Amino acid sequence: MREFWTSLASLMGVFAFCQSLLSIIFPPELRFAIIKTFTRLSNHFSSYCYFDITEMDGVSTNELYSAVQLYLSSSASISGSRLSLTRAVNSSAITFGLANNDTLVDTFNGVTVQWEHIVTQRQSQSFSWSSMPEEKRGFILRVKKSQKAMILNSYLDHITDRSAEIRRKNQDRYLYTNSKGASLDSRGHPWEAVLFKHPSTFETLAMDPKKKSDIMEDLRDFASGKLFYQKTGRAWKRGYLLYGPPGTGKSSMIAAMANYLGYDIYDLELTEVNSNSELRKLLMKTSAKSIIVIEDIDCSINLTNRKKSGTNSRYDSSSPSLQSGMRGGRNEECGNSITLSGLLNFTDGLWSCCGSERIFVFTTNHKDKLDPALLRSGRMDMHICMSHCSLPALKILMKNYLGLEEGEIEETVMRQFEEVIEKAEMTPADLSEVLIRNRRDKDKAVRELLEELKRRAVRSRKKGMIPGEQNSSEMEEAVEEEEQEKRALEIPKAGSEDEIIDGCSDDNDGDKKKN
Ligand SMILES: Nc1ncnc2c1ncn2[C@@H]1O[C@H](COP(=O)(O)OP(=O)(O)OP(=O)(O)O)[C@@H](O)[C@H]1O
Ligand SMILES: [Mg+2]
Repeated sequence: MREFWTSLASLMGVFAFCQSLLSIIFPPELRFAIIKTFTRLSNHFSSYCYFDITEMDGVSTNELYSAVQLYLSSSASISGSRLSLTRAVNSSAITFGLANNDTLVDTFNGVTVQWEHIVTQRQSQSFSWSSMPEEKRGFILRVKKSQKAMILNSYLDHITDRSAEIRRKNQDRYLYTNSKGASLDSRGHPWEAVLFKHPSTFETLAMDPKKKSDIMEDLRDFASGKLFYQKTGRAWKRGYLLYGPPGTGKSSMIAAMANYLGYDIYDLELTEVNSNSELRKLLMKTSAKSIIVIEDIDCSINLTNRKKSGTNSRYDSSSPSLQSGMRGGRNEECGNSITLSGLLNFTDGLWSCCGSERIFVFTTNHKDKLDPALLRSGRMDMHICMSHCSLPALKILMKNYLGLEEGEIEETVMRQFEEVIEKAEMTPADLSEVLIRNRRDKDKAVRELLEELKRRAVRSRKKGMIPGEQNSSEMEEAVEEEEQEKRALEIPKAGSEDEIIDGCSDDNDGDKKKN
């Protein structure tokens, strides 16, 4: 080892001597020409070519440098032995990158390339108009000459796209609201933003696994469908209608969608918007890669009626809003001139192409009350029924709240759950309450859950509302009664008149209307 260091030191000494000799013998211009020729010659015989991507391009920053840095921080195909870890300001994600003066290898379309990160000290400048970083940083990309064209055509594009995606995912997402109508803030924005940190994900969402994976697949196809939408001449947008009784996870689903795609959410409060033109302004100020949500679309517009009745909008059955009969008409009684056609113009008409990659989600407890125009194919691409808790959904809840896997629950108990779960017609929200209450004692939680389900199943049977046994009006009455009970707890003295909730039973639930 000692010999190695001695010979290395002597080699460096020789190199330094040659350099100083060169600088003594030749003037600087000639010296520069000799080095250049030498480099050219060696490049000519080398089978590689090199690309420099420096951090600064003159005095401005080179965006490609940060794109490469971000890309290298996440590429699964990358192999390297030494990586540096970083966390950007305002980001919740930790990324890894190439340590200074280190190399790593990446593979793209079967081609292997090498990246080297070079950091050198910048020579101090006596005077500069702009402050430059003290270190000079850059990436050197080494590629086989034969693959140069491919790298220039597709690899760098791939890096730019991937880094944009990573940047979006790493950044915190925002929930925007138009609580002040369409009035603009000091920066000219009509939306107020808050950080969006909802923990709901598709993993935590309790619903039929097949339906869940269909939705996830649909979202993935949408997000990666730029070329498809271009090719087919369609605006790059997608509409989802989520319907079902309260507490079945419609809002949780929206949060899961946003978390899954890394999109922002615009929660559009239609009652705060006075006209179609205001609506247009608001929607034009939404960004791409976002989910525009209108909750409880069936009771979103008739503000005056709602105010008069003094009831909670969600449950106010007197609100005709976007229901049949209001289509395209001016809601003059309450001075609100938003029309369904105004809204549809945005989701479906010419305005729908303003801003790409946007998802519209409408939610309702009463799909049957919606104007058929809203349900027409092409408007809401997918109709998703969020229904009462099924056995697979119950298993997910038990896993989430108690950490219980399927095999850990006794078979006899599981069979009892299976027997009562459909008959009980409980929502995931109802069941979550029982689980939260007893989360410290798993056995007790399972026992109580079963008891509660049995109790509800018996109650349903007594009311003669087990699906298929009685007619729908009896069923509706019973559900209405149940809802009134629930709301009496939620909104004291609201005196709300409840609407019938169909529990999705009238709909065929594959009810996907994919286009
Ligand atoms: N499918 C579900 N999976 C997991 N948790 C759920 C689900 N449905 C409801 N919950 C739980 O119940 C709570 C209420 O659910 P959520 O607000 O999503 O229901 P909703 O369908 O939007 O109700 P509403 O019609 O009243 O708006 C959530 O915070 C969540 O904890
Ligand atoms: Mg909701």
